[in-house]
Amino acid sequence: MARKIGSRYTVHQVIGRGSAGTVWLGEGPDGPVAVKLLREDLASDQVLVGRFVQERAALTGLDHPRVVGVHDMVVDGSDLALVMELVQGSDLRSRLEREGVLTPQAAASVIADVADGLAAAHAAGIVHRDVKPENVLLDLAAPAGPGGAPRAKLTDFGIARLVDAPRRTRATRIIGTPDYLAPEIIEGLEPRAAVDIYALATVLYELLTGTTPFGGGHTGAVLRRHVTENVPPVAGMPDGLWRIISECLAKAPASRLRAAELADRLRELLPSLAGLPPLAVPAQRTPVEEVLTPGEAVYAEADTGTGTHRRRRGPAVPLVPAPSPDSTRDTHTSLRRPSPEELASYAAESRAQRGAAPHGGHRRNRSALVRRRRMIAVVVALVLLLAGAAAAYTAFAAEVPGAGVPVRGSGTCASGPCGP
Ligand SMILES: Nc1ncnc2c1ncn2[C@@H]1O[C@H](COP(=O)(O)OP(=O)(O)OP(=O)(O)O)[C@@H](O)[C@H]1O
Repeated sequence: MARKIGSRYTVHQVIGRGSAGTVWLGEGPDGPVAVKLLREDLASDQVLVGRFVQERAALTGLDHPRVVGVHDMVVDGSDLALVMELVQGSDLRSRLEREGVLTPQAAASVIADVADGLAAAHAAGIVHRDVKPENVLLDLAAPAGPGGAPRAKLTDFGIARLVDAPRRTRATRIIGTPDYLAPEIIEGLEPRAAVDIYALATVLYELLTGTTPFGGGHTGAVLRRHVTENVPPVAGMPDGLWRIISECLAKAPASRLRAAELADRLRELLPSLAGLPPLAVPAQRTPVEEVLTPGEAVYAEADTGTGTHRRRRGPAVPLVPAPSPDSTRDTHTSLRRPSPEELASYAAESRAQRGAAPHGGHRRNRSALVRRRRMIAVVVALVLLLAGAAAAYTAFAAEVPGAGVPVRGSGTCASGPCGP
């Protein structure tokens, strides 16, 4: 079904779908293009439309081989569209889902490409704010890089901020995807270039191990780990890569590498990584309902910070009309910022989750159902343990008169007088 977008573009077929809209294969005056049509509720937000026009120059002006070019931005009736360079290939998330992990050399090469793109953006004063495998496209039409690694391009520049900022209060909202959020964002500081480096190092860790270093479980628990925990070491990780990951996941933004430094350091390492096999990570059973077939779209959703973050998959469907046209709805890139008390209260769950996951991390393609069942099992085990302890204590107290123990700090006894 062909459809006109503005006066210059026609779209034919859906090629992917994200939380902000649907990506179509289209045709423009200069040839094939990818057109991202924003959700209807976003397109009808007048503040967003204003911002869209305002950001046009910055987004269309970013011209770099490692960045997916934005050729045009169209406002046409109820349509709000970004016209992009068409990349022949798949996104990095799909590749990861298919292969589990990449070889160290392929992972380093892909991340060096993305770091090049980020360096250009940062030099132009643009912070991406949503670096993650979904936003890295692999250009299979380009000659392969070192060790046969596909060439990578970063996409969705500024989109997270574009679709969220007009309707959100910066003090209470976080823009980004939980597993990749730098600690300073969670703490409420203004996001600068270093947040993209933190997210990119998280992607590197994920390409090597199949898990993100701080992901898993309740969104609040994930946010808390970013702020308080150190990245768990990984057996078999090449030293050079481990040093880079540790530096780029530093809690202090100023301690992280700059994008150009990161690209250089990774490229220096490439020869030493040649021929190394992927890290041996525990086998992962892919739940039946999560198997991807070619042509399926991958998209993510999360709630407002009080629930789980999960990925959903399904056949790509045209977004006409957009589902749930509700202008107050959260996208996966917008989360409520938790209070310090809330962050602290997520600690218990965080520990339980990390104890259960390989590398202490989170394999993102594990189903939400499995995680929920595990949590229920932990809670049931704790209740049974407490019930058992209470029963044993009652029996002991009944047999031994005066066996009550003082309640700490109260000066009274748990079961009657404390004795002489
Ligand atoms: N320029 C492009 N060329 C070719 N395919 C693209 C292009 N941009 C996006 N796609 C395809 O469309 C899919 C959806 O992209 P989109 O940017 O809407 O969502 P996402 O980044 O996967 O998720 P989200 O927006 O929720 O973060 C991508 O996974 C990719 O397969």
